[in-house]
Amino acid sequence: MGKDHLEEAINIEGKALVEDLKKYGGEAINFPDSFRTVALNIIWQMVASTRYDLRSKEVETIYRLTNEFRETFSVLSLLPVFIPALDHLPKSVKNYLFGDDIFDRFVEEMKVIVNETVDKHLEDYNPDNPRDLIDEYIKDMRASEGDNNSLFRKGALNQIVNDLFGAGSDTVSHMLRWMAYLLARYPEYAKRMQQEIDAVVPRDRMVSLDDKPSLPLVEAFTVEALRYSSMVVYNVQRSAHRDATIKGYFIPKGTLVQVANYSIHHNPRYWDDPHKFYPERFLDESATKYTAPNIGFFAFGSGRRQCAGELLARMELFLFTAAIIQHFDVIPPKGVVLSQKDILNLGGVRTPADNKLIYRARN
Ligand code: HEM
Repeated sequence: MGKDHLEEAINIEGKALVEDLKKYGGEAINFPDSFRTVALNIIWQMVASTRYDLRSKEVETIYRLTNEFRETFSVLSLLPVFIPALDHLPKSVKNYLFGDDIFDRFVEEMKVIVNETVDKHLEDYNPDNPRDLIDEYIKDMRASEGDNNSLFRKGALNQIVNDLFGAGSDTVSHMLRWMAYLLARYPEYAKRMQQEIDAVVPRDRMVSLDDKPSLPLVEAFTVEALRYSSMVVYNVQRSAHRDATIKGYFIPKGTLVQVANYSIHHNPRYWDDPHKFYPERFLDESATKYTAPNIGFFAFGSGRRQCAGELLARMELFLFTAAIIQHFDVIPPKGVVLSQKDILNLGGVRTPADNKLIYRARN
């Protein structure tokens, strides 16, 4: 899928999201499942040409599994990664302490879903009409048949599909929760962004990526949301491939190292008043131009293994957030005051607790 096709797909989901939120008629609701399904639809269309209706029951198994996994997974669950000896504890103890059984069940049930999707593609595969990433991979698998050194294998394909699903849908949907929460918590920014959008985009047209230069505050708001939320609290672990000394600390070869994204994003060395939600930090002095951070921003990691979906994620966050702002006032129910206390750390994912919010359609 090229950039234009992706934008088109995101806008179709954006419109569906707006329609879905309108159906609640201004009732106070928890973060809706459509936040998850729009994100899932984008990745699943690229990978498997599949799109779900935003109220489809078919996705419930996936959501139940991810919920169970997130609710059980805690910082404790990471201990065996850093202290491998803990892996030798009896299974029952590991289940109790680290939630290993829930994790295993999650992996097994996801394997079934992914396997079914890949098998169906293998059955329907037509070399003259590759539909998606799975078909493109099957093409390479077929081309390298008989080559024992080929890396194109069904097991690897299943793993790629599984990884893209995990990396590409849960992340964006948690950021959509953040966007709704921040819009409700900081209505003054919501109002200013509505004015910004209304000045350049008629209400009957969705915001497009071409509008970005005219919507600096919307872009600054989404990037500040990534920094402030530090939704991915710690980065993926790395293993030192040689002995190294960093700032006087000796790190022997093979040591597992994990960067704490949250700490970088809240370090006063890089950010003024780091605990303040302040989108203006990404605007120039005249407040008319977005300025990208050049140091201390780690939301998508760094280096060779930096997030492979960063461009897609930025497109989704900008367009989905703009769609919500353009069509709704997101407000807490009467008497509810949102605060820092509403934030949870669900196994390394910082996310707002299930807050009831009102999505009031704008006239
Ligand atoms: C707001 C959304 C997202 C955030 C905050 C995010 C963040 C991250 C982070 C922190 C990493 C680890 C990078 C590192 O190790 O240095 C990562 C890896 C990755 N992300 Fe994302 N991500 C997002 C969305 C996506 C999307 C939509 C995709 C879909 C294609 C995606 C695909 C991946 C993949 C494949 C990796 C592993 C890269 C590798 O190990 O080479 N991500 N992401």
